Amino acid sequence: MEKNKQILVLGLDGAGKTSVLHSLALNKVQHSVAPTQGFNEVCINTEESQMEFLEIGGSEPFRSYWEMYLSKGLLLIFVVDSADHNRLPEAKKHLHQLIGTNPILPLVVFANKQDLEAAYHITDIHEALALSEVGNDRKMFLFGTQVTENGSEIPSVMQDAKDLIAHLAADMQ
Ligand SMILES: Nc1nc2c(ncn2[C@@H]2O[C@H](COP(=O)(O)OP(=O)(O)OP(=O)(O)O)[C@@H](O)[C@H]2O)c(=O)[nH]1
Ligand SMILES: [Mg+2]
Repeated sequence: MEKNKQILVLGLDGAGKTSVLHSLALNKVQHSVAPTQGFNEVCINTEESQMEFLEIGGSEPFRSYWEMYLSKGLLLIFVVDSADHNRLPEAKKHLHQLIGTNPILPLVVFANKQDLEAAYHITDIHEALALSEVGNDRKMFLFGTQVTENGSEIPSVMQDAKDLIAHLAADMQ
C-alpha cells in the first residue's frame, strides 16, 4: 500500500513547530523540550480523519531536506516566530523557495509566539512574508498562534486551525 501523503511542518529553528504540533495532537499545551534533530513524525486522529504530520528540523543542516519532501507533501504548514523580527526575511526567502516548486500546494502559516510582547501582529506577518504573492491558485490561510503554559487548553484559534487542516487534507487525498 502506498504510504499516506504527509502534512509537512516546516520553518526556521526555534519557530515552535514541535511545540505547536504536540499541542495540536494532545489538545493541551505541550512545549517541546529540545530542537528537532532531523525528523519528527506525529499522527493526529480526529473523529473523521487520520492525519500524518512530518516536521523537519529547522536548523541549517536539515533545511536541505525540506524541498526533497515537499513533493510528497499534502499541504504545507509553515511556522514563524512572530517576535523574531531579524529572521523574518530569512523565513520569507525559504517559504517562497519552497512553494515556488508547487503552485497549488495549500499553505497554512502559523504566526506563532503571539504571546510575546515583541510579536508582530498577523497583518505585519502577512506583509513580512509577502503572503499576497503566494499565487492565485493556492489556498492560503494565516493563523496567529501561541503555545503558553504547559497543560493548559490550546487556544480556540489552534482548534480552528486543526479543523481546517483536517478539511484541507481530506480535500487533497
Ligand atoms: N513564548 C512562547 N514560546 C514558544 C512558543 N512556541 C514555542 N515556544 C518555545 O520556543 C522554543 C522552540 O520551540 P520548538 O517547538 O522546539 O521549535 P521548532 O520550530 O520545533 O525548532 P526546531 O525543531 O529546532 O526546528 C522552545 O523553548 C519552546 O518552548 C510560543 O508560542 N510562545
Ligand atoms: Mg522541532
